[in-house]
Amino acid sequence: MLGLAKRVKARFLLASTSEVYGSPEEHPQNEEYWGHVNCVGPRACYDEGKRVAETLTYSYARQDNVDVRVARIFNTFGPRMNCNDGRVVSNFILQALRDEDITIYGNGSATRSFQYVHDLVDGLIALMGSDCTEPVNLGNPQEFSIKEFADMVIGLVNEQKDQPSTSKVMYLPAVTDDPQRRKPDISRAKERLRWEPRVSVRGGLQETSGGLRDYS
Ligand SMILES: O=c1ccn([C@@H]2O[C@H](COP(=O)(O)OP(=O)(O)O[C@H]3OC[C@@H](O)[C@H](O)[C@H]3O)[C@@H](O)[C@H]2O)c(=O)[nH]1
Repeated sequence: MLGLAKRVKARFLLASTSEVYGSPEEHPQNEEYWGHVNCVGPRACYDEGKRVAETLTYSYARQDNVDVRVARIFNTFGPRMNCNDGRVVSNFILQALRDEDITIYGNGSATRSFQYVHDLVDGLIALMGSDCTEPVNLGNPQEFSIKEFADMVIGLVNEQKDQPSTSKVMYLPAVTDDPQRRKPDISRAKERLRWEPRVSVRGGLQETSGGLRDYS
């Protein structure tokens, strides 16, 4: 793709990820942070794959003047997301809708920041229209522990169901190398793109769980 962008002189967008920060030792994470990744761990293929994608992108930018934009995308959700993607948002909503146990990996103290898909799309459009060639975090800085998030999802689903959900929280073994904290510093996006998230996590979850009802 980078070779193609070079040939046709296209602006190139890399959809990178917060995973490039690995299990961060700095909090929140800004774009200057180099990350903390176990290169031989079970998550390494994804983390290192995305990191080398960034490396190649900036190599083409330096050597061949390819016009690049790099978005580091934090956990994103929204209507019509794949209900089987295994991520926490779809898992918890479906489990609550189906009265199944809510599966928390570890003790529920790990944190994540969730962004609604419309905000992400606005951010990507703003990035592509900007002169910002450095990596930019796109995420919602509102941070939840996974236990807090489980409680919020159960509460929201209960508002939508005829009968309250009977789901209980079940604690399963922690996932190896699961990052314990993750929250974007979005100063650069605010300053350079004039962008920040507008949809609350709660509002976005209401839209998403409405859509996932068809799969319950
Ligand atoms: O059923 C579940 C699913 C997940 N989790 C936990 O919830 C947290 C979030 O896990 P997710 O699988 O949703 O995803 P992550 O936040 O780790 O990464 C995600 O967001 C950033 C993107 O760049 C990645 O591509 C995406 O996988 C983790 O601590 C995970 O262990 C549960 O406790 N239970």
